[in-house]
Amino acid sequence: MYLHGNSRINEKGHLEIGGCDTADLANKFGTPLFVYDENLIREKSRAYKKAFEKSGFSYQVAYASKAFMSLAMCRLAAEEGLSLDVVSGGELYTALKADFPAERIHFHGNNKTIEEMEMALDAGIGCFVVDNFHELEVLHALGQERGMKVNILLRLTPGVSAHTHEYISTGQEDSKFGFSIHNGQALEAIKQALKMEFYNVLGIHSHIGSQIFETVGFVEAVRKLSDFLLHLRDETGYEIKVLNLGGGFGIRYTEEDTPLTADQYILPVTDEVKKQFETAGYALPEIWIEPGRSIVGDAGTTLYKIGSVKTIPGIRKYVAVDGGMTDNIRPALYQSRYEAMLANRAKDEAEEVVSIAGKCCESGDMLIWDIKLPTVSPGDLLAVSCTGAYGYAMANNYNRIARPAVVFVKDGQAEVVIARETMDDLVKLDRIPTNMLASN
Ligand SMILES: Cc1ncc(COP(=O)(O)O)c(C=O)c1O
Ligand SMILES: N[C@@H](CCCC[NH3+])C(=O)O
Repeated sequence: MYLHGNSRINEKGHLEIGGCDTADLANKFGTPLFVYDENLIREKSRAYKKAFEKSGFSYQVAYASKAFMSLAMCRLAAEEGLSLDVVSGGELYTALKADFPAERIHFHGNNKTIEEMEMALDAGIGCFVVDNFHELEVLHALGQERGMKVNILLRLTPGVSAHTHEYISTGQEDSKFGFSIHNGQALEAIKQALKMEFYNVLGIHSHIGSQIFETVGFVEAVRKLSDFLLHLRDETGYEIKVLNLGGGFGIRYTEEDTPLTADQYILPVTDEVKKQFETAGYALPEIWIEPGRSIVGDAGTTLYKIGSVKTIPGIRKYVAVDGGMTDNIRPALYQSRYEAMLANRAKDEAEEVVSIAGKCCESGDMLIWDIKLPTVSPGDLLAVSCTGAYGYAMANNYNRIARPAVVFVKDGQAEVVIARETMDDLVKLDRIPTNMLASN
């Protein structure tokens, strides 16, 4: 397993993260356990900001909170001077509860409800990313009711394919998100928005997909967006102030993944913006990005306890852990691949190929197929790396399995940032109908 950030193997042969021995963490906090290397999250955040400083552009780096959202994460993002991309009332609520500066919150989503929009307007968020004609009407009416001008970006689909899994590719023409440039709806939407009194149209947004390893897709998007913007200027005289290029920067889950550095992702894209805009005599916009996975992904590791081990002679050895698709649905959903190690015997030689199964009543609940590990015993501790993005965030209670705890580790200190769900939590929302109560 690749050791990310502040991880190492210590003298006891245990995996250590942020100065904390993972065997101690498992004993103290139980398993499954999400362990986040706090300093690595901070480093990743700073790397994007440094890249923009080099580019000379004004910018905002908005952490896409869908990747991992919690009060502590919002506090960290605020401390690092990040903005925040939220996509639901729940994410917005969490951000506000954490006292995240409302003016640095951007609200996304292809079907924001009226209640969600009202909540965001009342909180005074920085901007809405308007996704469709319905929202364009409804949000404007809400702004009008309040007599306030609402800051908006319009989300456009530039018609660029991001070369990633189709479920996480969003910039192509056939997408549930945004206004298509190709079919003319983008132009129509912006013209409409510019005429609407209670809108302040800051600019445009495009997000081409997720877990992307090249800059070609982003550069191609910039070209298409620039062409579009020149056409828009010809027709309306309007120039954008903000160009939001979304997120999607890839991370290393396995050795097959070859992510770029923040500089390598950002600078070719800002160069292209400069080239396109300067050639056209267009004032340089502020550039915003929305990284999620690449801020928190490789900072997260999941610790599991190994339980049953089943050998099917001549076929396969299943090693089952005390979590699975309830805390990491990505292998089942996207056939995502992960690396792992025995955290309590990290120096032992890997000698057999096994497959890591979850504990759900579902054959597809497999975390890793065919991984070489030392011969495992029940009670061993398995660490799966790079689970920081879309792991806890997509966790669920299938089979009424309680969601794990989350700890942040740093300089040898560990602190719970999300408590482990309890059995009582699992029935907390249940109600017994009165007729059944009576029959008791
Ligand atoms: C609009 C938008 N912005 C940002 C992100 C974050 O993407 P990532 O986690 O790949 O950086 C996503 C998710 O793909 C998204 O849909
Ligand atoms: N949840 C997805 C990515 C979707 C990102 C949000 N648009 C993943 O785990 O890779």
